[in-house]
Amino acid sequence: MKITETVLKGCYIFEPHVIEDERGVFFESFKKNELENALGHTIDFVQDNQSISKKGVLRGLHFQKGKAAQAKLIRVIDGEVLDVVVDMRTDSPTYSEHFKINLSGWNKKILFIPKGMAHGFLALSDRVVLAYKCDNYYHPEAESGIVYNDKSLSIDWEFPDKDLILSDKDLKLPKFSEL
Ligand SMILES: Cc1cn([C@H]2C[C@H](O)[C@@H](COP(=O)(O)OP(=O)(O)O[C@H]3O[C@H](C)C(=O)[C@H](O)[C@H]3O)O2)c(=O)[nH]c1=O
Repeated sequence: MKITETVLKGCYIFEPHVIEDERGVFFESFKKNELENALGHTIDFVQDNQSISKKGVLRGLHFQKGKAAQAKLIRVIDGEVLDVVVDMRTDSPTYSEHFKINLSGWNKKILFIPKGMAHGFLALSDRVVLAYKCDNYYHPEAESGIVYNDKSLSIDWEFPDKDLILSDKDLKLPKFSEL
């Protein structure tokens, strides 16, 4: 497993060791000890989520507030996304900065984002199956987010705005400065 820290401290990219044979492919997609060694602390995931999206769907940017904040381990099982993480940790040197990465069933890259991040992704392929682990349960009352096109964040989604598909909820999310 190759581990790379991103520009956002505590946010890591894991590239699993992929074993191929005449039947196909095998790889370990999560190993608690390897993740904890990279993080330098324990982590206990309590909920797995999965979403299926069509091309042009943009989910996010989401986070849960306060004690409900979630660290996430994100991977794409099938298809490809542009994944975006925004650093909301006020004490971080990269506060308000974002990191982008393409995650896909082909590159098998796995992204770990710590608590204090807003997360979103854009589906680039016709069908995307994205699965992620969370270290805190879903708390709808603690849900919040940042509108995807907040100019202060300068996120280039690399996709025609007219072709994006967002929920009404996501279109009404506040700007970073309004949080
Ligand atoms: C997140 C969540 C949602 N739901 C229900 C609430 C709605 O009835 C339905 C769809 O929820 P939502 O539109 O918030 O789903 P996404 O837009 O995929 O949200 C996710 O997308 C971004 C990229 C994330 O990183 C978050 O984990 C998560 O907010 O599932 C649940 O029952 N449990 C859950 O944990």
